[in-house]
Amino acid sequence: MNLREKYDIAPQTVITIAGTVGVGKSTMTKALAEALQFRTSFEKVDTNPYLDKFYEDFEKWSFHLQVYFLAERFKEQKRIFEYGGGFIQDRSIYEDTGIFAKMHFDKGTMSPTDYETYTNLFDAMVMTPYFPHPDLVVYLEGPIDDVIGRIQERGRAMEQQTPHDYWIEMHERYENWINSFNACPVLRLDINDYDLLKNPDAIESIVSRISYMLEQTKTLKK
Ligand SMILES: Nc1ncnc2c1ncn2[C@@H]1O[C@H](COP(=O)(O)OP(=O)(O)O)[C@@H](O)[C@H]1O
Ligand SMILES: Nc1ncnc2c1ncn2[C@H]1C[C@H](O)[C@@H](COP(=O)(O)O)O1
Repeated sequence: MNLREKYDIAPQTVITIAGTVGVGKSTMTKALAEALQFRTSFEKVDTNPYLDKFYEDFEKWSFHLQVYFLAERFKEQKRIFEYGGGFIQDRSIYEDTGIFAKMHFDKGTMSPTDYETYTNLFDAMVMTPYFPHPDLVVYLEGPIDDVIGRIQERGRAMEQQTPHDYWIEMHERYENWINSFNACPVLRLDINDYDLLKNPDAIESIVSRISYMLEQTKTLKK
């Protein structure tokens, strides 16, 4: 019996892992998908044609990158829908607009016209009754020093060259964003409460908390 059956999690469940860059979303996505025997939906970083350019020149490439991410995530959303769920998704579409696009607009590295075009596109595609929200967002959080340590350990060149202030501001924005997020239920996990690399068995207690949260949501909906 796998953990999905043991904890009675429906096979069509969609769980999205959210959190700032480097916090451990991809690691969690892999571990949860393996434990629940679900499919994965990852952000494609290596094949993204704008990401390196964006880190070199935010002003020039912000709009292109946001439109690219929006299209990619929308395609993934369609794939998840076509399979009828049973997915762990690495990062939500809500973070693109609520964190990244907004941060670059506020900092002046995305122009007001580009931001308006982007948010109109986002609203037309996502903020409709036809867009399926995940059953649960698992939000990973932890101290900024640990997060920066992980970004350094992972060693993506474009992220190493980015000033720490960028990650510090993003970390603050994430805290505010998650406190007002209400598109679906949220399970918050502190990254210092588990270590999937040293102790892969820690995934079972996380699955147990996910199951409890999904059960609570079902009860509330009745
Ligand atoms: N529990 C953990 N303890 C220590 N390091 C971790 C843990 N989980 C992930 N990492 C490391 O942190 C870095 C970023 O993790 P990753 O899953 O790629 O984050 P994200 O997808 O959120 O950007 C990677 O080097 C990964 O191996
Ligand atoms: N919407 C986005 N805008 C700008 N940058 C983004 C967006 N989504 C992801 N990114 C960047 C941040 C990281 O450098 C990589 C991958 O994110 P990660 O949190 O490591 O999975 O893409």
